[in-house]
Formats: sequence, structure tokens, C-alpha cells
Amino acid sequence: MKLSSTHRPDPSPRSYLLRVLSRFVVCSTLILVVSVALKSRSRLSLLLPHLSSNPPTIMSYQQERYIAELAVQRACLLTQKVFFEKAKGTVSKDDKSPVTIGDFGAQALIISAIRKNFPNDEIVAEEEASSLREDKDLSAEIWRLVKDIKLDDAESDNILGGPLTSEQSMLDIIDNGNSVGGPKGRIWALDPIDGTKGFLRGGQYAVCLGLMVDGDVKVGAIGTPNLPVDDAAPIDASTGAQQSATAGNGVLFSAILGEGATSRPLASGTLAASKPISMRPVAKISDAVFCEGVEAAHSAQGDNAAVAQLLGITAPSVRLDSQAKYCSIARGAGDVYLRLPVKKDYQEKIWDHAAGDLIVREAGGQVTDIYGNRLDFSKGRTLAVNKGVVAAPKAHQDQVIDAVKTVLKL
Ligand SMILES: Nc1ncnc2c1ncn2[C@@H]1O[C@H](COP(=O)(O)O)[C@@H](OP(=O)(O)O)[C@H]1O
Ligand SMILES: [Mg+2]
Ligand SMILES: [Mg+2]
Ligand SMILES: [Mg+2]
Repeated sequence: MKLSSTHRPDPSPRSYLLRVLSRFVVCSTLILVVSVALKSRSRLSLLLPHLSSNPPTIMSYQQERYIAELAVQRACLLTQKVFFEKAKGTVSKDDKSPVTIGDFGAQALIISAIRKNFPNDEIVAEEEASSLREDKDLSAEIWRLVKDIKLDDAESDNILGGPLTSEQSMLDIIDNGNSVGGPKGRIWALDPIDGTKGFLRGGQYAVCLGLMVDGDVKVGAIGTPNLPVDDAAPIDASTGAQQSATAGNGVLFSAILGEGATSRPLASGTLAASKPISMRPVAKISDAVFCEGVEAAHSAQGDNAAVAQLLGITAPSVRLDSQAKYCSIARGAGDVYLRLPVKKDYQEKIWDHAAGDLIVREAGGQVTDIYGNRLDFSKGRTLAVNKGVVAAPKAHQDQVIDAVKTVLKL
């Protein structure tokens, strides 16, 4: 009989078994290869997020926090040196606000550490070097200071890139903080000395660094060399320049989004041990203690007092310069931070708030503007769409905002 081309004779049981077996082997090898490829891709995408079509949910920022804290700690060695000098090399900026050799020097040291560790990141920093390029004596004075600052621990100092190489490179590094900011990418916000007026007066000041990713603050670190290490040390309500009799002064605060806030004593080498911090539970808002700025030109103290009165708060407000206010309420030394606007057209600067905003929120607080909107760090170098700042325990934020709206007739 002639066989058609499609017709095959029935296979023998042996060859049939062999065919089934070989198909099974091919199929299972294929399944294995595909599943291994998928697994390693998802593992890789955690490290290289651009490989994944969905952004990874876990991104820990531990390294960024570590570098930020170490860089702030090193910069505080410089600011502390200048703090105890009578002449702080103060010059007046175009807006008439002061800037000292401490501000310039701290900015150079911190930007150099960021450049070394995260060379592709952008930086929005408060100061720029144009006045130093015209004032050779001041530039030389800052360089004399900066070149000798190092952490006691050589390995930690090397991680930050070691000493800067020349006066000229120091000026260029200071000008690296000129990013326009915005809603995309990794951008650091740096205030080398926040509360310069407090720094000059002998009060509180803070060295502040935050990392924003796509306009959202992910990491914050703040060094406050004049805050007491002891969270419960009494604060002088009129000056804020208190001394702790026991544990001494100098605290380093930090936070990572979603991972809580911590504090540790400021050290001079490796980082000291940290502990979690949180806002104080306040049963009734009338029990709360207000923090506000010392400078009447920076926040409306009369309006602050009217809000306090409306809320039934009788304790005197504690006046502190700088983001030490955010840090204080984050560790329960005070409960509410009010920064009600003095001038209608003033735009708050992102470096004055980025790190403090995150530290307070991670300690259990809420931070908004006077309308109750979250601070928006994606609008450039200023908080262009916000007015003023209100920070309070989460449970009481709405009540405080209502009082603010009543007092300001919003
Ligand atoms: N009219 C104004 N309203 C609000 N903040 C102002 C202001 N003029 C200056 N500032 C900011 O207030 C900051 C100090 O805040 P505080 O009064 O809470 O200590 C200053 O930071 P620098 O000291 O870094 O320049 C400056 O950026
Ligand atoms: Mg300033
Ligand atoms: Mg500032
Ligand atoms: Mg400043």
C-alpha cells in the first residue's frame, strides 16, 4: 500500500515513549530557564530601578543617610571653630542678610562629600562664591579654615573624599550648589548654616542637608551643635541658647522616608550610636508648647501668639533660631512650630525646610503651610506654592490649621 506524505506508520511503543520523554525534557528546561531569568531580573531591578517597568517599592537610602550625617558632622567641626571666634568674617548679601566664613566653609565641605559619593546628583545650596572671587582676603581666610578640617577617624574622612585640593577648587565646589531644583531626579538641598543670625548672636543654628528624589524628600540630616544632647534638658524660653548641665551639647538628627527619625550626639570621628525619636503625645492642644523663630522679621510673632491664645495655650513660646525648631518638636522638646508669614511676597527656601520637614513627619508629626497643604519641594529653589509653615502632632494639625485660618482671616 502506498503511503500518503502526511501519513506515518504507528510508532513502536519504545520510540513513542522516547518522543514523549524528550518533549518533557525540552519543556521543563524551558520553564526553568524562563523562571530563573524572571527571578534574576526582579532582583537586579531592585539595584538598577531603570530595568523594571514598575518602580521598586523598596529603596532604602541607607548609604545616602550615612553620607549626609557624616558630611554634616564634619561641617559642624568647622562651624564650631568659627562659632567661638569673635570675628566670623561676616559679609552682607544682596538681600542684606548676613553670611559668614562658617556658611561658605561648611557649604564647600558638604558639597565636596556629595560630589565624591554621588557625582551625578544635583545640589541646591544657599550660598555662592561670587563675592569671594572678588574678596581675595576673605577667600584665603576660608581656605585656611577648610583645608585643615577633617574627621578624627581617617577612614570616615576618606569616605567623604578627604581634604579639598585647593582654594580655587573650593570656590568652584561652592558654586556647585547652583541647581535650579525641580520635580525630577536626585537633588540635595543644603543650608550650610541655617539661622546665621542665631550663629552670630551666640544662639541656636543648624547645618541642614536633605535629599529629594523626584520632588519628594527621602533623606534628611541636621546638625545642631548648640542643642543639648539630653532631650529633656530645659529650654530657655527667651534665648533658646540653653546649656545642658549633664550630657553637653551637640546633636545630629536624621530621617529616611518611611523609616522613622533618629538622633545621636554629634561626634568628631565615626558616627555615635543613634536612638529613635518621636514627638511627645499631647492629650489636649491647650497643653502644647509652641516653638517659633527669634527673628521677628522671619515670622509674625504677634500672629503666632494670637493662634496660641485661640487654642488655649498658656505656656510661653520657646524661641529658637534655625531648623533646631523642627528638631526640638521631633524629640518632644516642644510640640508645635509656627512660622506665620511676615511679608506677603516672601517665598520660603527649600533648604530652610527640606530636612526638618522629613524629620518631623517621621517622628509622628505633620508639616503643612498655613492653608494645610503639604510643603511642595518640587517647584524649584523656593516653596513657590506654599505660604508659611505649621508643624504639629498629626492628631492636632487640623485644629491648629483652623486656628491659623481664623487668626489670619484666610
Ligand atoms: N522674611 C522672611 N521670612 C521668612 N524667612 C526668612 C525671611 N528672611 C529670611 N528668612 C530665612 O529665615 C532663615 C532663618 O530662620 P529662623 O528665623 O527660623 O532662624 C534664614 O536662613 P539662613 O539663616 O540660613 O539665611 C532665611 O533663609
Ligand atoms: Mg542666609
Ligand atoms: Mg536658612
Ligand atoms: Mg543659611
